[in-house]
Amino acid sequence: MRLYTCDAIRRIEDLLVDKYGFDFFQLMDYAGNAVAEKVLARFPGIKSVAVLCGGGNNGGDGLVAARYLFLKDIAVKVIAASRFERSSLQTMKNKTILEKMGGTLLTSEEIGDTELLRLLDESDVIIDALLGIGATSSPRGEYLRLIRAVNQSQTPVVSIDLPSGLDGSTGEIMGEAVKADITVTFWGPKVGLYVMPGKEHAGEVLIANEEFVSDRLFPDLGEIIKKDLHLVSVPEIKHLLPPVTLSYHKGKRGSVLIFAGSKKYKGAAALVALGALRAGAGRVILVVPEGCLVPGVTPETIVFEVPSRDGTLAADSYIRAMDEFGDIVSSIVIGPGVGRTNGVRDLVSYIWEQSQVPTCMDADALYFLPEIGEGALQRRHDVIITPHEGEAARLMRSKASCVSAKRLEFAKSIAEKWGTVLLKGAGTIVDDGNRTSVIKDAHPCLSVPGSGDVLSGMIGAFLARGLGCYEAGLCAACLHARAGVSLGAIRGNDGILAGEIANRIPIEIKSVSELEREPLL
Ligand SMILES: NC(=O)C1=CN([C@@H]2O[C@H](COP(=O)(O)OP(=O)(O)OC[C@H]3O[C@@H](n4cnc5c(N)ncnc54)[C@H](O)[C@@H]3O)[C@@H](O)[C@H]2O)[C@H](O)CC1
Ligand SMILES: [K+]
Repeated sequence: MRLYTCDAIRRIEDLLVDKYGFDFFQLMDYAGNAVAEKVLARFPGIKSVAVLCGGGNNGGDGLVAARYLFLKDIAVKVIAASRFERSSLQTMKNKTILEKMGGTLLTSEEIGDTELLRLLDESDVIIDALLGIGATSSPRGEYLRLIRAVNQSQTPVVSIDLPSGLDGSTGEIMGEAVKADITVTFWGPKVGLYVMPGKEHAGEVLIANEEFVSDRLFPDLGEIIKKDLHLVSVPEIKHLLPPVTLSYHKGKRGSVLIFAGSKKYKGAAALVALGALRAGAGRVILVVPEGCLVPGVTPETIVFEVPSRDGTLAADSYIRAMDEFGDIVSSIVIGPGVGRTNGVRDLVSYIWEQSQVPTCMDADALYFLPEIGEGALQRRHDVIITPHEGEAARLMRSKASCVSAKRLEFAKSIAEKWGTVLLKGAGTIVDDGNRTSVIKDAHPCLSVPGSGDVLSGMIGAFLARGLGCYEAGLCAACLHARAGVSLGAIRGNDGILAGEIANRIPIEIKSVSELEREPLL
């Protein structure tokens, strides 16, 4: 599904006016009406609503929503952050209509903090119409005071278009932002509602008036919006998953060579292997240091022990493994549990520089990339790296908090420097330097030990099955997230085991293949 930046949305609105003759008053009416409808549908039986309006057109949408709710006999109080002195004609007109109808319009400046909180707490729903796509800097003044009050109140919050204070094009928070339960957005999915931290602030996203932005009305839609920015959920990966037929044998499914585990971290290797097997790899070969027998490894895994150096793998592990299995290896996974010894550094360096096989680098392997790459780094087109925010920060010599705040930007920079990147975390981002996808599904139950090891094994399997790095990352991240959603729905947020995530993958693959075919990315 295409994702929209705020610029694209503005162009679409301008085109609706220029090409089809809508006026902005009509568009605002569509928007506000849709919000009122969604609020009524989601919160049936509500008696009172507080609508917080800014002075821009987002505030105008709020005034329209207020009017439609008022007409349904709901007690509506508009609390305005601005006196509408510099508002657009359509916002002014909607303010006048509501006033003439007898609606209650208060100005926030005239309401003290205690009274403000009381008004919000006494309402059944808060509608946040302070700032939308027009906000360009951190909220200040009354806007900031109202955002803080909304976040302090226990009343459910519905944000119009965007949670106020959120950058709709990036998911970044401009200082502070409303934490909504529901966001009703217009025309199409905006990037910032799906990228963390915006994703968490947006709550559930409902898209209104999406039917206006069709290829039928806008044959040149591809020119208007960035074609390389996608929201990916299971329907979109259906066409990517490699088909399996009766004539298949394990050789056709490809062979994954995994470098994982150490004396200290043995279990990681077993989980990578399990992830690879569950994602449909034909052969899974696990290269581990001697004496580091992997507990719980499934018997379907081929275990290849190599001499240990300081309880970890060494550079010659690669040569030994390739001597034995080189003619069948179709992908490599390196990193989970390997440790951070000199031997591992040499191994990672060797694979980065010498290997010709599509490779997934994860965990400790990423620790060494900055120094390996120092000076003569060649970006690799057949490598996918899978950092969490802390590892991403190290790669870019930054802080994890900076990566968390600007996930899209960091993912792009890493992809441009190293190769395809999969930036872990809710709203996982996959970027190959040219294309960016955000994974729609996410679930808190996925944040458990070993979850990432399973993911890297899955990526190894999809690479082995012939997918490119970007496509393998998309399929693995999407199915992994989907497994989390399925498990979480039954078992809740806590205590899911990484192995259970892996074991869920075949069912998720089956459910994808049974879906109706969706348009290609
Ligand atoms: N184009 C249309 O007719 C439609 C727009 N829709 C809605 O309108 C908003 C975008 O409206 P816009 O007027 O461009 O901007 P905002 O309302 O988001 O904000 C501008 C407003 O806020 C003040 N302001 C900006 N930044 C700050 C800040 N950091 N602190 C305090 N105040 C700030 C600024 O002075 C302006 O007054 C869009 O999201 C839709 O909700 C409808 O969809 C219908 C068609
Ligand atoms: K808003």
